[in-house]
Amino acid sequence: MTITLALPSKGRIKEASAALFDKAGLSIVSVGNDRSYRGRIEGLDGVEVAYLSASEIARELAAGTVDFGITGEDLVREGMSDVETRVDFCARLGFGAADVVVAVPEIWLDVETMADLGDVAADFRARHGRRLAIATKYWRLTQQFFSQRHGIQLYRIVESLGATEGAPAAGQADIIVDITSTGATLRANHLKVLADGVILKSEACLVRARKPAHDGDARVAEIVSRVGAAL
Ligand SMILES: Nc1ncnc2c1ncn2[C@@H]1O[C@H](COP(=O)(O)OP(=O)(O)OP(=O)(O)O)[C@@H](O)[C@H]1O
Ligand SMILES: O=P(O)(O)OC[C@H]1O[C@H](OP(=O)(O)OP(=O)(O)O)[C@H](O)[C@@H]1O
Repeated sequence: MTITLALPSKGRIKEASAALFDKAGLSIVSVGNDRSYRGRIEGLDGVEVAYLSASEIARELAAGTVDFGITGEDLVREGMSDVETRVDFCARLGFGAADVVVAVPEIWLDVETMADLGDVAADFRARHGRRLAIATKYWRLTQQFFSQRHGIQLYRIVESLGATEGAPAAGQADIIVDITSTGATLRANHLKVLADGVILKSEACLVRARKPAHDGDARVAEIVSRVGAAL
């Protein structure tokens, strides 16, 4: 059985992932020509490298079509249920850090916590004739945090695929759940993060899709230990 390892082909975490693999002594040789999206690892037979985007890697880990991937924890947790039983977060890699947060308009002066937001959500229909609308692309993380963690049930998710921070000003939603790193985009859009509104502190991780065949496989152990030693 070939072990497939998916690395980011583009985007924010591509360069740091490649540098980490170099440091771990896992040098990748491209198969075919230089622009190939497939590779292998020198000195480690039976391991194939596939280059995919960060969100594709999360999807393939969920489907179990790759054995390992480097991608953001946020994308992995958003992409599957029962995450702990289906994947193993082997290592946190120290780059690609970003928080998934609940942010509300700065002018909501009396809303500082999730409990305050729960009160707003409960009164929303009576006041505005509709449910509180949350713009996000993280619908699973949002539902887990609002419904399961905070017992807030009265809201509606508005799927947002880009420029989520602009949704409240544009009238498409009341609040947002999105990723932030420096906070500049939130500030520019006059949004504030609730005091207990950090849903997830994400970073890039080495993630393994749990498979029975991995038990006792030396290649699997080697990849985990070499990456761990390079951190
Ligand atoms: N400022 C940021 N904004 C968005 N994502 C960030 C930021 N900082 C770190 N990340 C992380 O980077 C990862 C996504 O990387 P990136 O946006 O480069 O992917 P991508 O190549 O565009 O993937 P795809 O096209 O599949 O969405 C996520 O896990 C996210 O948490
Ligand atoms: O806290 P900050 O440092 O401002 O970063 C957060 C912003 O950066 C990302 O957007 P980006 O414009 O990079 O595009 P993307 O959504 O396509 O990744 C992300 O979606 C946030 O909007």
